[in-house]
Amino acid sequence: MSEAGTADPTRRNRIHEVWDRRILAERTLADDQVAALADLAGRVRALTDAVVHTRVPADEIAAVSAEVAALTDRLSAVRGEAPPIGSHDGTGRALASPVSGPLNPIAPPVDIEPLPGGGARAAFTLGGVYEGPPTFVHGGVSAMILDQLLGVAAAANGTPGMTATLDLRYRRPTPYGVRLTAEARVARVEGRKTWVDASIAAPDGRTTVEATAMFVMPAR
Ligand SMILES: CCCCCCCCCCCC(=O)SCCNC(=O)CCNC(=O)[C@H](O)C(C)(C)COP(=O)(O)OP(=O)(O)OC[C@H]1O[C@@H](n2cnc3c(N)ncnc32)[C@H](O)[C@@H]1OP(=O)(O)O
Repeated sequence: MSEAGTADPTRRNRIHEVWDRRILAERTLADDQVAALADLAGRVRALTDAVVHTRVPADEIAAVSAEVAALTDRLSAVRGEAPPIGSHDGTGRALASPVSGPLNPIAPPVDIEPLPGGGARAAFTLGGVYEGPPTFVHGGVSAMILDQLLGVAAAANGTPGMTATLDLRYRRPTPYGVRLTAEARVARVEGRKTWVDASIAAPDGRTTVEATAMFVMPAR
């Protein structure tokens, strides 16, 4: 890729096109792989839940640990250069997003729906895996979900960008084990900047966290 630094813009663009196609091909999975990996990711999420809640004796934990190590070796037999990219449902969502990627087991079970005209919403139930203060969701987890929700709303507005600022107001503790709802809406756009507001609500409808983010479409 050192040639990409060439002074000839046409040649540079051609090199980038070839490079982009190569990366895209390497990071695009077949449909049956996507389906199988989504299933696997769900099972690994369940495994993670079992790990943080188990009370089996140490020798049983060690035996499970050895089995998991063997499974890791099997999956690693053929590795890509980076996580998969692209979409299996036409929305362009990142399959391996750590916040809402169906193929990423560290992603909480959050499916974000873009809304026409610059919005997004999600309904989700978090488990004890995401506990911060006892019986409540970790504030960093709420922030992560809100960042993604806000970003999807900005994209749904046709003004996507990188998160430049993210302000959070934790009004009440967010409970886990219950159905939470979250919504985001674009507030305003100025040039390359888009401001978006969002909140998470508990089942009683009361807001637990509010957020405002400013997204900037990078100059380059
Ligand atoms: C369906 C699919 C969905 C897909 C939806 C996917 C959703 C993903 C959501 C998660 C997104 C992320 O996590 S993104 C990852 C976290 N964020 C980052 O890593 C961003 C790191 N920062 C950057 O890359 C850069 O600083 C940028 C892109 C933010 C700005 O760079 P730039 O393009 O060079 O901007 P620059 O010319 O300097 O500034 C443009 C204007 O913005 C202002 N500005 C720039 N940065 C800031 C800032 N941090 N705080 C305040 N203001 C700022 C400047 O003052 C200026 O204002 P004025 O003088 O014009 O008034």
